[in-house]
Amino acid sequence: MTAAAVGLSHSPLIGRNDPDADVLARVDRAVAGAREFVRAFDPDLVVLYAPDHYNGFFYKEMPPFCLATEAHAVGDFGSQAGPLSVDTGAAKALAQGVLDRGVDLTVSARMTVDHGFAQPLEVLFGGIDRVPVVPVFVNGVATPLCPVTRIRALGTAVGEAAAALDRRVLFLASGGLSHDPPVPVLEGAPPRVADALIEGRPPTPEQRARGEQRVVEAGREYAAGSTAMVPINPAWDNRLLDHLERGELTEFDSWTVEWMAKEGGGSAHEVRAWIAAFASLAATGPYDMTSRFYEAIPAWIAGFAVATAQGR
Ligand SMILES: O=C(O)CCc1cccc(O)c1O
Ligand SMILES: [Fe+2]
Repeated sequence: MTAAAVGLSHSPLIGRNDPDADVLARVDRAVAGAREFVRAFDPDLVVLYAPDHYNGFFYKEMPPFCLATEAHAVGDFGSQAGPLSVDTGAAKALAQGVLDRGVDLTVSARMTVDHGFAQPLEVLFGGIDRVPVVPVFVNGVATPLCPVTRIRALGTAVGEAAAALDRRVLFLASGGLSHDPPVPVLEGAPPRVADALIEGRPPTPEQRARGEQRVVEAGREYAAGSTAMVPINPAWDNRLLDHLERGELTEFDSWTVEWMAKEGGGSAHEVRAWIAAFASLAATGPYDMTSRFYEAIPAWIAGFAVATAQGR
């Protein structure tokens, strides 16, 4: 089996709250490099690990992770809406393979996803329907969260199951590193907000626009130096990337939910997608990180990273 991995931070504020031109040029170069890496690797299957931001998963039942055999994007923040090109056969095979390996996977036969899934597919492949994909939701915001060891176990089981498929598999992770965007929190929420987080009724266009505007304004304030949110933490982010680069994935087993939130903010748990993807690649054999880019970009509310890795 041939395998590779790409990690790519997402932000719905890309193109809306842009940083200085020199930062933007550096990001563009890194993303173009990742696109070229993917084109050269030429995957025939993408396993996409991404979080959700209360568009698909709600507290009525909130799994720690969930694999989809069909998926539809809501089109939040101008991301592409509609069905993802899910490889249902591969998804079912991976689901069975993961369950057989003792990881209690939730399966969705019709997953609703948001910009977390849509953006990396649009950026790297030009759309959400261009490449056979198996979407794997990894809870990155809705506490209580499972220990990181279970995310590593998930990634390992998916990687082992993928190795049995005889395909060219790209493990793709979507997530900010440290960042603290204004995502609602159930604990202490007023009844109307709590109800929305639990039930997940689709917002009206006006409600969605208001919520998106709140995130855009938070990005402007963050870039202007607001301290209302946990700051981006480049040292922590680079430590994560160091461990991924060196294949030191067991290091993450001691990373607690509380410590991660303190170091990297309420959405730092999105790094779980990265840990899962690299655990999958590691399960197929030794790998080399072939490129690594990092920049703290407050305007996007993102410790923004792009990394590529190739199985030896
Ligand atoms: O949809 C939301 O409420 C949060 C949006 C959002 C903002 C900044 C960075 C992110 O990674 C992100 O997902
Ligand atoms: Fe996010």
